[in-house]
Amino acid sequence: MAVDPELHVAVGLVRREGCFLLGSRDPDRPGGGIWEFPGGKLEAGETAEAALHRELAEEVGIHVHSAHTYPAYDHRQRDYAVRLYPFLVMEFRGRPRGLEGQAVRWVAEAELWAEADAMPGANAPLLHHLAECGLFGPR
Ligand SMILES: Nc1nc2c([nH]c(=O)n2[C@@H]2O[C@H](COP(=O)(O)OP(=O)(O)OP(=O)(O)O)[C@@H](O)[C@H]2O)c(=O)[nH]1
Ligand SMILES: [Mg+2]
Repeated sequence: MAVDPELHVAVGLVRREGCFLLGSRDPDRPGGGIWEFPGGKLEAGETAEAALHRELAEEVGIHVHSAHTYPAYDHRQRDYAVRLYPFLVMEFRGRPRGLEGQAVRWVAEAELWAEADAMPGANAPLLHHLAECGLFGPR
């Protein structure tokens, strides 16, 4: 049975020269210290795309010019369910930097699969989902 997750999250795959942007989670927050794609929770009444624009400006200081929308991906594990709204961002303004004190780094597409093991549990299946959608090649 499909469960509608209460957690709806816009996730930005910001790509530049074949690399993707990662940010580290605030060490004081749940799941702190791990690497993730910039993004965050949709606010009430907000579209996923609006949340993407807002979160990427707030977290890494970039202004998204255009983003390609990929189908949402639902992930559940035990008592945790999240709906991820992935976007490929290739046109943006600004130099990405951690505006919330977090580290940021670029990783090559080929390294993303290995990196996923150190990301939130939803991210490895999310990457497979995006590969099936053609965002990048299979593992
Ligand atoms: N940003 C981000 N969140 C992810 C990813 N994968 C994933 O499962 N999530 C989950 O999405 C949820 C919300 O993300 P978030 O903590 O960035 O939300 P937010 O920016 O709105 O934070 P806030 O609580 O300070 O407002 C977390 O439970 C996080 O584990 C990812 O790659 N990037
Ligand atoms: Mg966030």
